[in-house]
Amino acid sequence: MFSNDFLMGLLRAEHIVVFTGAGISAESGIPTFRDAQTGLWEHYDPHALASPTGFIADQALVWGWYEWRRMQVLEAAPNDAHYAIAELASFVERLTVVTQNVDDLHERAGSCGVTHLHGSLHHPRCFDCGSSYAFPSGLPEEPAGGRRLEPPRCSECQGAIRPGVVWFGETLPSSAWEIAEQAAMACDVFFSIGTSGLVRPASQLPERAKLHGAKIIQINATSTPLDSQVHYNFQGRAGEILPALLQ
Ligand SMILES: CC(C)NC(=O)[C@H](Cc1c[nH]c2ccccc12)NC(=O)[C@H](CCCC/N=C(/NCCC(=O)O)S[C@H]1O[C@H](COP(=O)(O)OP(=O)(O)OC[C@H]2O[C@@H](n3cnc4c(N)ncnc43)[C@H](O)[C@@H]2O)[C@@H](O)[C@H]1O)NC(=O)OCc1ccccc1
Ligand SMILES: [Zn+2]
Repeated sequence: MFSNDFLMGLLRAEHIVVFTGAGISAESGIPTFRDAQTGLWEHYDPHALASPTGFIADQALVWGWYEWRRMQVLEAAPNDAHYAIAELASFVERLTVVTQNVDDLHERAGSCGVTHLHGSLHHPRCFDCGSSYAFPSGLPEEPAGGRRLEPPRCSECQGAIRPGVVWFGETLPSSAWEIAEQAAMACDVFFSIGTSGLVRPASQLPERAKLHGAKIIQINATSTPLDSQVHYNFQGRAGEILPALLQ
C-alpha cells in the first residue's frame, strides 16, 4: 500500500499536520455530519440545528440534539485511526493535529495540543454573557421523547447555556484558526483524513498547505473535492489505512 519513497518522505518530514473531520470518528460509532441525521434526528437539517438562529428558534430542540451527541461521545472510545495518529507523533519531529470534530477522541487516544477549529461538546457557555458552565458529572439526562431538553440557566445572568461549538454563520475562535493556518503554511506533509471538505474556512487549509510546498495526503472513504489536488490519495477506512502506515 505504501511506496518506499512515500514512507521515507514521511519519516524525513520535519512538521506533519493531521487535519481531520467526522469520518475519523465514524468507526467509534459517532455518526458523521453527512449521515448524522439517522433515526431520531432523521428529519432535522444539521445546519439548522447547528446555528444561532436554530437555538433562538427552539433552545430545547437544539440543546436536546447536542446532549444526544455528547452522550454518544461519552459512551464512545477512540478507534485505531486516533491511536495511530497519537503514535505517529512519536516517530516524527513535529506533528500538529487540527480537527473540525467537537469530540475529544484525539485527546483520549493520547494526542497532545489538538486544535479544535469548531469548538468542543465539553465546554458549554452562556448564550448571553459567555460565562462558562460546568456539566454535572456522569452521563447527560436522557432527553424526554428522545429530543427536547431545556438548556440549563447561567448562574451569572440566568441566560440559556449553549454548546461550546462554532455554529454555521459564526466565526472560528481566532486563536485556533491562527494556529491551524500557521501550521498549514509551515508543514512539509499535510494529511486530510475523514472530511468531505465542504465547510469553510477549514476546507481551505489543504490548498493553503499545498501552496506553501507541503505534500498533501488524503485518507477518506469516498472521493472529495480534494481528490485532484493531493499527491497521495488512499480511499478507504481511516481505522484500517492509518495503522497499516505504522506497520
Ligand atoms: C455548509 C457550508 C457551505 N457552509 C460553510 O462553509 C459556512 C460559510 C458559508 C455560509 N454560507 C455559505 C455559502 C456557500 C459557502 C460557504 C458558506 N461556514 C461557516 O458558517 C463557518 C463556521 C463553520 C463551522 C460550523 N460548525 C461545524 N461543527 C460544529 C458544530 C457541530 O458539530 O454541531 S461544521 C461541521 O460540519 C462539518 C462536517 O464536515 P466533515 O467533518 O467533513 O464530515 P462529513 O460528514 O461532511 O464528511 C465525512 C467524510 O468522512 C468520510 N468517511 C466516513 N467514514 C469514514 C472512515 N471510516 N474513514 C475515512 N473516511 C470516512 C465520508 O466519506 C465523508 O467524506 C465539519 O466541519 C463539522 O465540524 N463560519 C464562517 O464562515 O464565519 C464567517 C462568516 C460569518 C457569517 C457569515 C458568513 C461567514
Ligand atoms: Zn450568562
